[in-house]
Amino acid sequence: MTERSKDPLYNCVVVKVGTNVLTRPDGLLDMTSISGLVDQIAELKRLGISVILVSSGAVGAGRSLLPLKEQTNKVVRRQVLSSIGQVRLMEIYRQFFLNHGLFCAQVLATKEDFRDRRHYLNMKNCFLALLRDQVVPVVNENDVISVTELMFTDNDELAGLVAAMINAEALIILSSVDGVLDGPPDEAASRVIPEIDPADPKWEKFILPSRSSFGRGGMHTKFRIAGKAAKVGIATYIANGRRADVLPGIVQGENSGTLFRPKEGVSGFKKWIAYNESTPKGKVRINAGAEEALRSPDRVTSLLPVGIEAVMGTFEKGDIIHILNEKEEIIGWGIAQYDYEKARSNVGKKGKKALVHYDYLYIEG
Ligand SMILES: Nc1ncnc2c1ncn2[C@@H]1O[C@H](COP(=O)(O)OP(=O)(O)O)[C@@H](O)[C@H]1O
Ligand SMILES: N[C@@H](CCC(=O)OP(=O)(O)O)C(=O)O
Repeated sequence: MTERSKDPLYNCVVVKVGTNVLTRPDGLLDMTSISGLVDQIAELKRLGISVILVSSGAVGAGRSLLPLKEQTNKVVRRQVLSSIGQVRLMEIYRQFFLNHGLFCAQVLATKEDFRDRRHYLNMKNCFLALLRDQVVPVVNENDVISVTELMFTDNDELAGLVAAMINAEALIILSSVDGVLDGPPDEAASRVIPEIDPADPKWEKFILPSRSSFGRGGMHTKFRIAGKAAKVGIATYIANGRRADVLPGIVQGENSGTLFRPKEGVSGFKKWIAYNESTPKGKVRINAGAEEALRSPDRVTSLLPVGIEAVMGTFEKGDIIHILNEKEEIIGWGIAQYDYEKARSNVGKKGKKALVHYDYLYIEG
């Protein structure tokens, strides 16, 4: 175990806790686990760290209050259990945080709130005000509104969006496992992978489709979210939420889980653009050579007209445009430096100004 550093590594972290950490095997709330989590967050606050908690568990809390008939419509069941359970969950958090002299706040979000610029800024401003007042925001998906295509894959995705929104230095995903294992979770020989380079595709093979009993996203979602956050400069951990002192350990340099190593020197704007795919005003299709250049982890590459094959839609300077490869798959997006007419006239030409500058460009994967 590494020596715990005296000063914490981070000043601002987002902690996400999954259903299986907050509930017992029978699906009811695990008060001991919740209390221990709040104690650890209170310890982070004592270390001077701003903390936002993204907490699942509303459905589990509702299940303990209103056992609905199994044949209830799945969507309605989730809405009813979550809307009843969220009240109970926040009641518990309020009391446990108050025991430490801390206030917590409730923030419910939908995917649309990260697309709509006004919603985004309202939510961000509220988070910053709450953190300034030493309040712990407790965030969850608004399950009443978020149904089917409006849903996040799970709260891992919501946590990644919140971390980028507030420019957090670290995202800590607490799960029912010790970290990303180098083999099947149910095999004794499987070991925690201590550090992952998100740019290295070799780790994908360790991710199995299995999920914990009440988890929604599974490790695939966690792996994707953690890799994306690390690529935009957010140190991202996957660790066991039931491990005593897991949070103080991580922020003081004693990581018991898996660290997705963050990319250095990523600007706040690049974080923003990475999570703001939004609805593009236009698209460009690029050739294989341009795709290879943009995907190269070792080069700083802007999107040059020489690699563009086609310009679609009408966009103005400053609009977000999607970047498609030859198979018309979205490989990234960015801010156009000039409008679609100039872009069209430059297609395939050398020596022309970049359509999307590297600083305003995000490439997936
Ligand atoms: N390589 C792996 N390492 C660890 N867990 C894995 C791996 N591949 C698949 N899993 C599964 O991912 C699950 C954790 O994801 P999930 O079910 O979403 O939990 P949570 O409730 O924390 O969101 C583990 O319970 C495990 O079954
Ligand atoms: N809004 C839901 C979140 C569901 C969810 O994302 O669960 P998990 O995959 O365990 O983090 C709830 O509170 O139950």
